[in-house]
Amino acid sequence: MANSFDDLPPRTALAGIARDFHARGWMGGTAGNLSARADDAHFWITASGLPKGSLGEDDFLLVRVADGGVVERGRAGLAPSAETGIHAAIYALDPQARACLHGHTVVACLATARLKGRPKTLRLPGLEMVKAFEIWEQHPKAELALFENQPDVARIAREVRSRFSRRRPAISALLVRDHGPTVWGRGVQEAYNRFEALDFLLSFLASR
Ligand SMILES: CSCCC(=O)C(=O)COP(=O)(O)O
Ligand SMILES: [Zn+2]
Repeated sequence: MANSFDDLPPRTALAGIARDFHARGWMGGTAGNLSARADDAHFWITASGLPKGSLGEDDFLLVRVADGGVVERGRAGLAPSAETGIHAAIYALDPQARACLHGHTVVACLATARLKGRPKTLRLPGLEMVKAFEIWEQHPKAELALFENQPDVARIAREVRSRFSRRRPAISALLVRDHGPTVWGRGVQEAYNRFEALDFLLSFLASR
């Protein structure tokens, strides 16, 4: 048994995370998509529309960071995740990002349910858990980037590129309202740890 997802080949690690997230209710009903860099110019991403609790290593596609174009399919007939453009935007903007995890969590939807208007950020609670995002202040004012959900994912991806290229996000995560969080890290394990930490912080907000 590996101690860290980083000790596993990327597709093995992502399939393991998908099983874990599915068991926790974060990837129900085919929701969510996971990716990890293969090299600076490419990343592996889950195929679209598959039940994420039972992925095999051939359920991934290799795509380009530059334009999300498919380079290799694990098996015939697979299409890349509908949200590949959001992953590509993150890898293009952050050379340190090596894994990117998106799930649909109830608490993420609840945390923004009472917000008025269309704020661009959500203030996270100043709890110890923000240290998962390398925020070390005693009373941190950590802002999570918020995006409106849209049926056209390419528009969300363009908005992510446009906003993050103007200003790098303080937290290595974003939340699409009424949809779910996407979290990235310098390795698969760090992205996984951060996803759990964000869930903790959003659970706190949702329960207030
Ligand atoms: C019920 S899932 C709707 C699509 C979505 O938001 C998602 O995360 C899964 O899409 P994919 O194409 O990656 O399977
Ligand atoms: Zn989604």
